[in-house]
Amino acid sequence: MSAVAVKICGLSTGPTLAAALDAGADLVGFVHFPKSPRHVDLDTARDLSALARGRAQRVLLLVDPDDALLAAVIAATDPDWIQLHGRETPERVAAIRSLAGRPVMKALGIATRPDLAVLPAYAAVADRLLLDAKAPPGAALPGGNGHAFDWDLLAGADLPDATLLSGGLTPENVGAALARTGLRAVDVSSGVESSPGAKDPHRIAAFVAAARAGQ
Ligand SMILES: O=C(O)c1ccccc1NCC(=O)[C@H](O)[C@H](O)COP(=O)(O)O
Repeated sequence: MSAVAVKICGLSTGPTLAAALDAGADLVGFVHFPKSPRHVDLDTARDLSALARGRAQRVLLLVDPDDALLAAVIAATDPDWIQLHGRETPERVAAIRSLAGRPVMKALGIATRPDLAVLPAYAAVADRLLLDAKAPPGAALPGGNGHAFDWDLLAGADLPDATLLSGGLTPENVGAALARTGLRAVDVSSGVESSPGAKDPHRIAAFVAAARAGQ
């Protein structure tokens, strides 16, 4: 059985990035979205990306980026992955992947079983899918809200290899989430924070350990 892959998202400082790397995170995510409490400007993203190079896969998270923003982010940070967390269509995901010249992870919001209907169209164009809780109506952020979706919605679904489970995960529930879904990759943000945007090194270490404990 493959090892559980862990992505810690929304890292915004050197010490908390170091905590994720030291804990053995496979992927580290940097959010470039000014409305987010985890937003990092391009200078900070460049520095953090350089610190993580060669130690974990670096993921730059964008929301409905235009071509100019995409080019600027890539020039500054040279990420291993682009994560798209907006309303990008499959066609736009394919175009961004081509422009970026690197793999793309597409986040999809899940609240009910019909939300799974779009998966094949996105799986055809993205290198990896990330299943997150759908943001509540009126939410300021499309992700990073600390809400879980009903994992049992995934029962019997034909999910691509390496699909990440996300949304409301914590050190306390990640073991159950993996067992219930059968997925082998997880992503977390709020669940390893002490307050919005403030990552807690102890919870990061606890999350990575808990995700790997059952394997
Ligand atoms: O984290 C953010 O602030 C954010 C802002 C805008 C778009 C996406 C964002 N986060 C996306 C992530 O990958 C989170 O890790 C994912 O939504 C899970 O978040 P959480 O439920 O808080 O663990």
